[in-house]
Amino acid sequence: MVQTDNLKFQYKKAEPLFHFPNITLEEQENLLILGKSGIGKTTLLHLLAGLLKPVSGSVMIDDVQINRLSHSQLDTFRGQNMGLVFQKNHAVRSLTVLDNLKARLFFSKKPIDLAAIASLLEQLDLKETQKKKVNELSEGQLQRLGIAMAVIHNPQVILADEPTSSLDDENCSAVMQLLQQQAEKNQANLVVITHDIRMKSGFKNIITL
Ligand SMILES: Nc1ncnc2c1ncn2[C@@H]1O[C@H](COP(=O)(O)OP(=O)(O)OP(=O)(O)O)[C@@H](O)[C@H]1O
Repeated sequence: MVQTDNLKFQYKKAEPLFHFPNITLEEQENLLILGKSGIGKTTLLHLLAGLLKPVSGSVMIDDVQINRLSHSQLDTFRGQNMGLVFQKNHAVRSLTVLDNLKARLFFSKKPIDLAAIASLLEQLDLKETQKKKVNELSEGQLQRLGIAMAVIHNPQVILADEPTSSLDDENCSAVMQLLQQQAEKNQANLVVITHDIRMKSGFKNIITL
């Protein structure tokens, strides 16, 4: 469950004040957030992830009001309950795909379940790459690894920042399907922000900022 109420944010005193529309997502509901460049999409996603603190208002993830957590509580909460997908993934380039996924589980304080890793790699067509170092992967493989890293610890919320904007139509729909499948499998909420209107067809809930 994701719920925001009267969320306001300002980078600095002299900067504009963002006032975001309220969001309510029940279990397993997904949301697409659209809007032109500079309107505040990434800012909103970072507020949902607890990477930024609102000036006022609240962000609830399940029963936890995350904007009231301390930095260290937030790090733990995010590590265990959230999966973040960025345009460029943050895997450690000198480690193998497998070791990156194991490290992700370790830092989430979740058991290192090799069967679950193998199954996810299979689903994301990354099985052949598991012993490869990240710096040896293709762009498409890197993108799919970003999704694997975001979901391996079974997060309750998956937040994706422009996951498809640099992709052709075929890869755009493949990435969208993968994100939705993983959200469904984990019974998680999926929130995607983008200016890529091709994604509209895959979502019932859409907010335009
Ligand atoms: N750290 C920051 N300090 C001050 N202003 C910022 C900061 N980050 C973003 N902004 C400003 O806040 C506004 C919203 O930025 P944001 O990145 O949320 O927009 P966006 O809708 O995601 O844009 P895009 O689609 O181009 O990525 C922009 O005007 C941007 O310049």
